[in-house]
Amino acid sequence: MSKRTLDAFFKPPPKRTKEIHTNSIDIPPDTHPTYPIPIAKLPIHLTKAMEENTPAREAKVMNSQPDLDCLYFQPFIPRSTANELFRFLRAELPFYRVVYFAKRGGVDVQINTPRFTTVFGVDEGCFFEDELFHSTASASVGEDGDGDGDVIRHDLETTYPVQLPTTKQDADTDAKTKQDTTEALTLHRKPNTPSMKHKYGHSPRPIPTCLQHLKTLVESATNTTYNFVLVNYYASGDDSIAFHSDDERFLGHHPSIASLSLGAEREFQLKHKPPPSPSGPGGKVPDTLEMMGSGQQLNYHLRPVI
Ligand SMILES: O=C(O)CCC(=O)C(=O)O
Ligand SMILES: [Fe+2]
Repeated sequence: MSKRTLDAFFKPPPKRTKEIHTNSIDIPPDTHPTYPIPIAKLPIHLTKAMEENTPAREAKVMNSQPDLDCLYFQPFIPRSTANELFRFLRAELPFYRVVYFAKRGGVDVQINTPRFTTVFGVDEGCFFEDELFHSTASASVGEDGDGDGDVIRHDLETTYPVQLPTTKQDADTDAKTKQDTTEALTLHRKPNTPSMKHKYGHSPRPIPTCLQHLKTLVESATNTTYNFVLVNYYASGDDSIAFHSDDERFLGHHPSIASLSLGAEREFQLKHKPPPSPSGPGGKVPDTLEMMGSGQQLNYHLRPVI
């Protein structure tokens, strides 16, 4: 199977650094039946740079607001290493966009999540290969978190994630052609299948070595263990995530979430719920790590459009 990743969707395709190629060449990639493509391991020099220099700063404890329980590392990974890691992950991970249906005023409305995503670990959200054609469960990732009727867009022939626009102009063209292409390219969860919101009924996708490595660094810095890795890619200022809490029941009672930002500056806001009054830190800086503890039950967070 020839390899195709998010980078293949960029015009012109970003040049990958020689370092990644030369260092990765002798290290076999991770493969798994649930992966649509082999996933490269981190080049040795990058692994070493991360190990030696992370965390780059001590954590700040952020607990000045009610129910705020947050550690903030800024930076977590030094900028040049973080930038290389960002390019590596963007080039190597099999991203897709989640499309799902939610009831709005009793009517099923299609929601196109405005970001690229990929998940590994304990999650029911991915249907690759044959499973795609018989899917009975849904992704947990949704703007309203209800997990019902989720759809992942794939090319039906190749099962690769579908090409998505990365520029405003492409987005406009895509919007015009969406009506024609959606039917051919999306895979719908059958109506009336029971919601999988509170259980996970599918084989976990193993966490690939490159993310496992990152997870280990985050675990030792935060003195916590994690069982799931979700990577979001915000391809432009139009991509975002709405206010939500990562409080699905299958995550446990007080899930700890670590959020690592790489690449460009994007605001990360927290607010208490309810009443919805803006509060807490508004971290803007890339290469940072935020670890939120028991606050999931009590706080929302988002990345706004810019
Ligand atoms: O971009 C981020 O750091 C937030 C992502 C997020 O909150 C989520 O996917 O649940
Ligand atoms: Fe979240």
